[in-house]
Amino acid sequence: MLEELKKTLEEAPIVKKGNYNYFIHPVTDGIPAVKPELLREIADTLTQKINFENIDKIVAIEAMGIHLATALSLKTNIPFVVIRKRHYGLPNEHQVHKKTGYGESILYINDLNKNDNILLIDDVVSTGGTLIAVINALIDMGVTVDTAVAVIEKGKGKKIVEDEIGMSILTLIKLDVVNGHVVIESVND
Ligand SMILES: O=P(O)(O)OC[C@H]1O[C@H](OP(=O)(O)OP(=O)(O)O)[C@H](O)[C@@H]1O
Ligand code: HPA
Repeated sequence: MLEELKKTLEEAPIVKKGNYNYFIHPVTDGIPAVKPELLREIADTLTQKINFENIDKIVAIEAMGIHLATALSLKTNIPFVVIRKRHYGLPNEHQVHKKTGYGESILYINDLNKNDNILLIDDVVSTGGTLIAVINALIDMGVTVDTAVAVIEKGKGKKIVEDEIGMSILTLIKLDVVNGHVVIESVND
């Protein structure tokens, strides 16, 4: 399993965002097109590794957690909610400031309540800025993050989040960008 993920990552072009080496990939950008077999192998691998029994909601981080949450929701029948970049001003909306290696933005959490038991999913963890900010905000709200997933682990991101938050992050593939190319370091299939 995960052959398509590995192959497409090895072919991913790199562009510079300032000093940041940004890989462009179907899972992280929707470019090139997401082949159904790629999404399927990711969803199949995740459903084998995760115990969904007590999960109330799947929580996706906009934008590139959404297709992953959709695939998991269809497999598990668990609803998903999106942490959006848009402010709605609804009661009980929570605001999170997040930073990546190339930018920063505000995210808005809605429709999550104290004691909800959730699976959080995003496409990639790189500097860890996004997951640290979002998980801390969810914990402050009294939400239980049962499982946190970033399909792709780039550089030291997973360890940074784990050291900071004290919970493990499930990733399926670890890579780095070396001399302008993606190098796969390990696969968790
Ligand atoms: O570990 P980090 O350094 O925080 O990087 C990971 C985050 O960066 C990307 O989000 P981005 O803000 O680019 O938004 P997008 O999902 O809309 O592409 C990606 O989807 C992750 O959420
Ligand atoms: O290098 C990257 N590529 C795609 N998405 C990302 N999000 C953080 N880093 C990256």
